[in-house]
Amino acid sequence: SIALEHGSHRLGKRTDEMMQTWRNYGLGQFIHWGLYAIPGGHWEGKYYGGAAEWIRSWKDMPNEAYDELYKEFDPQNFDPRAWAKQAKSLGAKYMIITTKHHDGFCLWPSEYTDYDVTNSPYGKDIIGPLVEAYDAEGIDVYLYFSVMDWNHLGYRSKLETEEDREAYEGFKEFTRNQLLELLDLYPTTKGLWFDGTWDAAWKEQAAFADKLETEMREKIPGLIIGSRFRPDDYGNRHFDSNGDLMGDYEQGWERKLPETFEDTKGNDWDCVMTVPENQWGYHSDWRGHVKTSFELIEMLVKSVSLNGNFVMNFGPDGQGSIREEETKLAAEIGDWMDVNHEAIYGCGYLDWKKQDWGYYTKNRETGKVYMVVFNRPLNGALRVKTPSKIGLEKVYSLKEPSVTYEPEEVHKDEYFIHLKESKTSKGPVVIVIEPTK
Ligand SMILES: C#C[C@@H]1N[C@@H](C)[C@@H](O)[C@H]1O
Repeated sequence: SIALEHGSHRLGKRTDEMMQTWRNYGLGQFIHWGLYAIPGGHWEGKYYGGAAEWIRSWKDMPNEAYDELYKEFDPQNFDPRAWAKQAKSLGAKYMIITTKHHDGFCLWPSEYTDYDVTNSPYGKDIIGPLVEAYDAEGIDVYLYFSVMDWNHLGYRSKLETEEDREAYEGFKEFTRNQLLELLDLYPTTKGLWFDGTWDAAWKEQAAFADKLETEMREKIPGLIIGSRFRPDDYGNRHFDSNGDLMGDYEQGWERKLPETFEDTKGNDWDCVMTVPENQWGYHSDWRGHVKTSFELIEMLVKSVSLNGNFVMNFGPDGQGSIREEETKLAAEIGDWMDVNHEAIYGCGYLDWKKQDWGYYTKNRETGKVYMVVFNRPLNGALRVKTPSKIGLEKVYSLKEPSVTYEPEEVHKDEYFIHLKESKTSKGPVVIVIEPTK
């Protein structure tokens, strides 16, 4: 193996309580909110087809015009308690909020820049009330932080000249100051979700990032930081030059999902997912495919079945309202979670042979197995192939436990479970197996 000073610092999974809690979340809520919500994907009457939170990089939008938007930020509809209540009814166990996206505008009162909410007409901290409201609902809060910062004069995507390097030293100090400031201001934060760390300049900062990650972990013991923060000695990210995972879980599944358990390399991971194809910040004109609640529920169940967490994105508008499409989805998914959350919370991968009808999840504590059925076979018979010597004595409907099943053994250790569930159920039905040795 390659000698590394700043590669992965731990082989295997974290087993402490904070990480176990993270592992058992199942469902999270991402919130992308900032100045980009004001133009909402349009500028001077023109439609911008890219991701709304990247509109500053659009050739038709002058940077100067974007950088003036903070003078319009006055979200009078912002109601953190309402957002937290909605997240509770969705069934989210944690929430990740953009404290600062690539544009550099800070949703908290930062001592280290004037480009923050206190200098907008709104004038007040956004992050604090959100942390408070979500803590009150028992939903853990994680802070999204973009290292890439288009507003800071010392930011560089690459370091080519001596001047670049000098400027970047100031930017690194600024970045460290803001991160330690966030942890001081919001000490109930359970973790940080880093982004904007793909630049060549940042990939040269293995030692700096390593030291800073250690400092942050010392400030809040147990802090959870994914694989997208640190580069290793050779600029490799997510996995170091020996192929070992950086950070506490893999943060590479953005708008995509692993297909098989092998794809996850046996690591913890999260999938962060947009409702449209590629809109994180508010865009007033969603085009292309917008996911239904059934699609999102399937992504959630698939994530949990492969030991991951699924994080659904919300992009509030420029006035601080959650758009109606997201409210509708939150209600539909929440209704399904009300009945079926036992198959999600505290569950993970089961090594039984994957079947076409859907996914298995297994509760890590009770050992109960959940069959989440998305594709009803025409003959209504769900095939189950168990490792030998496992019996299926107790099988019943999660929604109506009085509806029990007697599996028909069709081959050795292979059974048919004949569906009795009414076809009217909204979303996938769940059948519980209490396997006995
Ligand atoms: C690219 C990119 C960024 N990563 C996602 C999580 C969003 O923040 C998007 O802007």
